[in-house]
Amino acid sequence: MALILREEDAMDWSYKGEGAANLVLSYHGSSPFLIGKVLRIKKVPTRKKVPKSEVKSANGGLALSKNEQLLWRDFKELVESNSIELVEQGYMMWVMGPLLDPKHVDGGICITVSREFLHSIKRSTNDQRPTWRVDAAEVDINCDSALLISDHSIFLSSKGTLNADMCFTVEIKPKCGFLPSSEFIAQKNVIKKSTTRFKMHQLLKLHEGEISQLSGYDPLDLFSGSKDRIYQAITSLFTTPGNNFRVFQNGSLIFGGLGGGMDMTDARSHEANEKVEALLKGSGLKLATFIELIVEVLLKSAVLDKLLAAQKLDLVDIEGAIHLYYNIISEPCIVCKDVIDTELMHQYSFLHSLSLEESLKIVREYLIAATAKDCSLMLSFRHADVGATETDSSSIFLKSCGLSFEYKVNFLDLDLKPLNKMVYYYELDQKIVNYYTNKILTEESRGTSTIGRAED
Ligand SMILES: O=P(O)(O)O[C@@H]1[C@@H](OP(=O)(O)O)[C@H](OP(=O)(O)O)[C@H](O)[C@H](OP(=O)(O)O)[C@H]1OP(=O)(O)O
Ligand SMILES: Nc1ncnc2c1ncn2[C@@H]1O[C@H](COP(=O)(O)OP(=O)(O)OP(=O)(O)O)[C@@H](O)[C@H]1O
Ligand SMILES: [Zn+2]
Repeated sequence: MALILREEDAMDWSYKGEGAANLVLSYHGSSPFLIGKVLRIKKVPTRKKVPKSEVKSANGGLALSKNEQLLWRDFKELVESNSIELVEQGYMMWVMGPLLDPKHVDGGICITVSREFLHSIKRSTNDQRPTWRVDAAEVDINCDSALLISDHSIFLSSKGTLNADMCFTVEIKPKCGFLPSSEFIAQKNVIKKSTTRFKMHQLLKLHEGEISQLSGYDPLDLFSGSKDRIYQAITSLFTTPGNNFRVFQNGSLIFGGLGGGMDMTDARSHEANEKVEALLKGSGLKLATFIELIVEVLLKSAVLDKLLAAQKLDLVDIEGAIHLYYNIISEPCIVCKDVIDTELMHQYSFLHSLSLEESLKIVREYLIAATAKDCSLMLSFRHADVGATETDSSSIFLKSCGLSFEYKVNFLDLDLKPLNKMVYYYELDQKIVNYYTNKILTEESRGTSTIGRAED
């Protein structure tokens, strides 16, 4: 019999976390099927900041817009889905899974949720959600379904019950790990080829009050493949976690911001570091050894190599892809309308002369890369000597402390990005690079440079 969550089931679910688009709940009831699961429910923006997924009307009840159906036509499962949850599940399984290794991708299952269940969840979670997240978006009570996924921050026993042994999980949102080299990047934006998008975006976020401190984390370190640089990246994430890093103990958050919290000042993260250190003691680990364990697992599992390859499907950068978007929607290109530079115009004309087939391929890969630049990784560990290992986990021996660990690695948030977000991507990209360039020029002319201080 199909599972339906009704109003009376809401009390078994509690707030676990959230991002911009989804609210995640963990299960505390007694149903053997639901133990060890989280429920991922869609939210709707309370005010329209970025485009929602394209309109569902006029598509014969299908979840993708006409243009998206064209874009994803090779993936029948996506095109024929009639709910956005099914599209997202299909996208994780059929598009992202093969690129990132299905072993690390959990598509979950789609289950029916009643409107009363969603109303009840909306009421019961409001107090626990960060205020800025409540102001930005709310549970979408018009959804009929939600995704049921394994809780990747815990281990289950071989009988499928919760395991009482201590386990730790780190969640990393790596963001874009390479510098673009596209020939379509305008000369005025050439800084994009030598400064990470993450670093430039931090400055804009600080300016707009989204964060109160620059992050010292450098995605190029994390993706470098070098043990020392990955170690440095994780150390920086411990110092300035922002919304890029969290630690859980037995599924409960012990370090980092709840709900994708952007902020955590140095002082608080210092206190939190000590708290993590104290909690780790019980497992015989020091913070430095814990970081070493994270590094070893990242290297051994090779997940970052696969993630980087998926991110690099963005070959032409948004400055190239935006023109192909207009080829697909068959509308006049808003970028070309303002170009006066003849050489640039020549390059853009070339893009507009590409066939629909070529345009679809490039935009499709751009959107896949966008997913890969925004997803997160969950790495969970426990001592290997505690009993039967889970089927999807592996083990690692850490020489420096002489201990063996069981670990598992999972990708989170491999959502499909809507096609109509392309214009927003272009505008945000230009805003980030313009702000950064102007800031550098101003500081250079004053002879003062504060940029990059967090990294010093
Ligand atoms: O554009 P970015 O790089 O700021 O990424 C957005 C994220 O911001 P971040 O910089 O990681 O704090 C943003 O995260 P936050 O809300 O800032 O935690 C979302 O992940 C957003 O994706 P979506 O709207 O949920 O599909 C992300 O949008 P996409 O660009 O991935 O579509
Ligand atoms: N399968 C899972 N197991 C354990 N925790 C999870 C799981 N899925 C999500 N979470 C927790 O819930 C949080 C929000 O989930 P998720 O990243 O999927 O939301 P989102 O709205 O799609 O994010 P974004 O802002 O990147 O779009 C995660 O940061 C993580 O802490
Ligand atoms: Zn154009």
